[in-house]
Amino acid sequence: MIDLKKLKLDDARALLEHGAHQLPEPDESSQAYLQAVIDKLCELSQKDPLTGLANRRFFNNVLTREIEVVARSGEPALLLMLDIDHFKAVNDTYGHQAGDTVLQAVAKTLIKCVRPMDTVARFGGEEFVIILPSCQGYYGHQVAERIRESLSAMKIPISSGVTIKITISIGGAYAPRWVRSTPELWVDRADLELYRAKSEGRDCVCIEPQPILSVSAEEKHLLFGPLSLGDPAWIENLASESSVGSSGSAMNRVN
Ligand SMILES: Nc1nc2c(ncn2[C@@H]2O[C@H](COP(=O)(O)OP(=O)(O)OP(=O)(O)O)[C@@H](O)[C@H]2O)c(=O)[nH]1
Repeated sequence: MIDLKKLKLDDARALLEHGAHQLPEPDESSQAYLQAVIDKLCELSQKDPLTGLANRRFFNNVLTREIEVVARSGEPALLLMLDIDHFKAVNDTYGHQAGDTVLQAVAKTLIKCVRPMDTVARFGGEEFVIILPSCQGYYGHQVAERIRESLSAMKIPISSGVTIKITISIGGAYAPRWVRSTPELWVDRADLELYRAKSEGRDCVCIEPQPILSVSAEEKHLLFGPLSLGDPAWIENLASESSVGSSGSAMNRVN
């Protein structure tokens, strides 16, 4: 049996206190205290410290789960990748602190633009991602445009009397329905669209058209079994020649 009172939790406690996390009094119940430390550490491990948004690890978990849901339910889900335009110039002109303030303001606005069921995360640097489950084609473009407009309308105060404005480029791709795929391919397709938005002049939205697939009931049924080498199933890969959509992504049947 571990004597919980002898456990050394100084580093964990310091980490949590630094992040202003409230812990119960250690004397109350050692088990409750330890559980609270574990819960708070879990919470911390899923958040981006600067913006308070979900971090990349949390995003990857949601994305992996969502791609499975879409493959089996056929419900459309959209992944948006967002990148602040010319963000380096913000840092270079106003300083890194001002850049951080901009990232925090963008995060707050993103949360306001989406539904509670959507996941907004910081992907890294000045890049954000949003997963929109149950998102029909027409709605996806609307929501992405709403986000772009909301962000470009912001006046962000960075010091007394100084406000700045930013624009954002957005790329999006739908998870393939009734098809086994990987989170990496989904991210790659959204990233290609983001690249397109940047090269089309920035401050715009580019979303890959949803691939139209006809899949039989028997083929749908195959998606419910575990996939092992040699199993017949619909899979997505980027390298194939029988391309669907504009990004070079393709759906193949393998036997
Ligand atoms: N303030 C601040 N800056 C960051 C952070 N993470 C990354 N950056 C900066 O983000 C900038 C990204 O610059 P680039 O990749 O050149 O992109 P950009 O200037 O936005 O240009 P485009 O994306 O092509 O429109 C770099 O200057 C990084 O230092 C952060 O956490 N805080």
